Amino acid sequence: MKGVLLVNLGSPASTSTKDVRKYLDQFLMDERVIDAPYWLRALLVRGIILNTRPKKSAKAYKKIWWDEGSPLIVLSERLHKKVQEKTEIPVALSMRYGDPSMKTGLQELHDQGVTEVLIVPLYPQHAMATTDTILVLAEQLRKEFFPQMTFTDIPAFYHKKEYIKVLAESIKSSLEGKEWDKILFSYHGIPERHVRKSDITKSHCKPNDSVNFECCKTASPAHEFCYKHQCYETTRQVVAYLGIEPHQHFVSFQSRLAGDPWLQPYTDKMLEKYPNEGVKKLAVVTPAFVSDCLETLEEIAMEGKEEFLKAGGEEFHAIPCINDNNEWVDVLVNWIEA
Ligand SMILES: C=CC1=C(C)c2cc3[nH]c(cc4nc(cc5[nH]c(cc1n2)c(C)c5CCC(=O)O)C(CCC(=O)O)=C4C)c(C)c3C=C
Ligand SMILES: [Fe+2]
Ligand SMILES: [Fe+2]
Repeated sequence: MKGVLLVNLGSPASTSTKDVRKYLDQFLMDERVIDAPYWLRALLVRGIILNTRPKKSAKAYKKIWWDEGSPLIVLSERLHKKVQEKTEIPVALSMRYGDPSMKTGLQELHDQGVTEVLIVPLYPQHAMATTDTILVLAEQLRKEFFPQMTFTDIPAFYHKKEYIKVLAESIKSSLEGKEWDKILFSYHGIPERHVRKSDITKSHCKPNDSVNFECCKTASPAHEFCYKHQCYETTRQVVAYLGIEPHQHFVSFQSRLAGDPWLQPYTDKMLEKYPNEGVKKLAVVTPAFVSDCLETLEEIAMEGKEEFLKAGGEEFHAIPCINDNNEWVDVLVNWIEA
């Protein structure tokens, strides 16, 4: 029997520093997130980052936490419920980090008699820190606990017409009646090195070309796994759908961690400089995220807005993610039942 495992990133169990540390430890010790040898990763994460970051992140989580819990989890649960209501195929929800774990989700499906699992990573663009790590863990769990199961997956859907339509329409309705000079497409950043590592041709991707991004425009088999190309392609298709002119939009990357160079330009730098360039009314959309989360609700809608207004901006519109939008539910159900 067929079943579906929806997988999102996950959140801490609560906003306590202890729970945030536990979550960040699992997240950042993943070799596809911080891709250093184990000894160096442990030194960086447990010896340095986890000394200060959990307290700072816990404070940020407190600003966005809902009565029902983490926005990312609550919104994923709402999406899950709506999808399940529209299909007879058993659907389980799980998180790559924290709870409900992928093992719990697979166990739930197993208990319902599911043997063929369709894994749906809830990430529009492919990255080793997102899609890859889900598929690798799924395979480990299959070998160890569910050897009778077989897995298939829905690859990155950054360019799928039906997804683009849902995203574009959600931007349109969110900006209805609002004035804006520019739309910033702010994607979660990744280290440039991750782009090079995911390049199956080993020579195509030039992650540090943030001006012309020629590689992203030149057809290559590398694009199947190139996060940078996929971010630009999602943007290209959305602006084409909405009829937005080149001077009315821009792509940038947010949420970088200190250390190696990450994909540029950085969102916070753009927010600081836009008002001086005459961009006074800004809309920001965050298409690397399907569900609103810390990075959209705090980093963009709170911190980003404050930075922009402080720099002389006048209006700031943070566009919600597609979350549990009914059209998105229909698209997922169609993919699942295909
Ligand atoms: C090396 C570090 C990180 C990489 C690489 C990375 C990639 C990446 N992450 C997301 C989606 C989300 N990340 C979120 C939070 C978050 N991300 C990192 C680090 C890396 N992410 C950290 C340390 C945190 C925790 C918060 C903090 O301390 O600032 C979230 C939000 C989770 C929530 O609970 O709301 C999401 C979602 C993507 C899509 C991605 C690569 C493309
Ligand atoms: Fe992240
Ligand atoms: Fe590229």
